[in-house]
Amino acid sequence: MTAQLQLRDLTLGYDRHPAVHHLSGSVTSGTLLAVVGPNGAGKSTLFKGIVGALKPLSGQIDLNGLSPRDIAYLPQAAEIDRTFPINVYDLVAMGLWRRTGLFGSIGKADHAKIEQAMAAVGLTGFESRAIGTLSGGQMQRMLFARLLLQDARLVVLDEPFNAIDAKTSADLIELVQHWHKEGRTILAALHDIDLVRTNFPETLLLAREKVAWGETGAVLTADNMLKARRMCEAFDEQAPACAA
Ligand SMILES: Nc1ncnc2c1ncn2[C@@H]1O[C@H](COP(=O)(O)OP(=O)(O)OP(=O)(O)O)[C@@H](O)[C@H]1O
Repeated sequence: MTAQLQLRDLTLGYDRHPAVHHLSGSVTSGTLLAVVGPNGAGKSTLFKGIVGALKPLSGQIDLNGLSPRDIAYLPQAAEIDRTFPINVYDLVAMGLWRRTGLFGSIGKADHAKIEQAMAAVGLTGFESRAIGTLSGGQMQRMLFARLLLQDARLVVLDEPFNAIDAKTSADLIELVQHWHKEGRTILAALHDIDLVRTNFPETLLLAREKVAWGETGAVLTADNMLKARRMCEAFDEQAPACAA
């Protein structure tokens, strides 16, 4: 089986302070992987490295021929500027920009695709709403519609179901399951352990370093969870870059 993603002794950080340490592992194409860990464990940092927003301090990320621009990435909700003056339709349409170009015109077929994506997330009728007027759940549905249009082999979701209502998360999990059935590779940072156990066959438990990586049931043991919490609590925020 081909690896869609390989991490080799990867260290990522900010201002030379490492946040993810010497992480190695491989994600087989078509895997549905949860990335779990306490606050500050390095989940978002890892994702920023994978999507090319943060350059590794050391080690490598191999995307098996994909360019970071080919990855569909959902950042944490807090990182999205809701005051940006754009309506729902235009934001969803941005999912097509890899194909149309940033200023390319959108044809009839593209309009149909945008409408389908809006319908798939239950947002038909919201086309002309300014994004700043949406609820948290509607915002997340809109961002999933944009991901749908990106039609990417690798999908990276940073806390996609945080602070949204149960109906919205159930609908969005269904979409994730659908992508999984289509053979896409999906990585999602999550805090809801029950949701991970029910929906994600494979898990990486992270606490700046890898605690465990493999079949979800074997990874999310009480011992491993405790170990992860202790490792995060013991971490020195001001530690300098180690001699890799
Ligand atoms: N832009 C930044 N500049 C400096 N340090 C940062 C920056 N972003 C994150 N960090 C630090 O890197 C470490 C890992 O943070 P990260 O956001 O990756 O963790 P996380 O597992 O996603 O946490 P959470 O579950 O709280 O979202 C933390 O100590 C954090 O303070």
